[in-house]
Amino acid sequence: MSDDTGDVIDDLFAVIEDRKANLPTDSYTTSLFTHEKGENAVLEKLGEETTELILAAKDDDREELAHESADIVYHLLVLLAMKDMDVDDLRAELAERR
Ligand SMILES: N=c1c2ncn([C@@H]3O[C@H](COP(=O)(O)OP(=O)(O)OP(=O)(O)O)[C@@H](O)[C@H]3O)c2ncn1[C@@H]1O[C@H](COP(=O)(O)O)[C@@H](O)[C@H]1O
Repeated sequence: MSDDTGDVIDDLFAVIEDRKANLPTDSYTTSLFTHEKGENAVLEKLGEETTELILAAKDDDREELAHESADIVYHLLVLLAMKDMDVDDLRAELAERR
């Protein structure tokens, strides 16, 4: 794996936290934080992306599987930020299971 993917999740979470703090316009992430549906907007997205992930898996479409996995991880990180959680909470939970 190349070095530029090493901290991609930390970097993405930092961008999400920045969007949450500053709410710039023309930002999809901002639109999730300010959506009239509240957290339901991101929850619905997670549901849709999970369905798409399942279909990609059933089709054995590895490229689509990677695409939908990335969509899910992004929306999951937005949800964690909405709940004032940190990506380290996810890491800690996974580490405890080792
Ligand atoms: N990783 C993501 C990311 N993943 C998914 N999405 C958005 O999530 C939405 C997914 O909804 P849809 O499934 O309806 O969109 P779609 O393109 O039809 O997707 P598929 O049906 O193909 O799965 C799209 O609008 C995507 O642009 C993302 N939007 C932003 N990011 C990251 O967040 C950063 C900040 O983005 P902004 O907040 O927009 O500046 C970006 O630089 C990226 O690094």
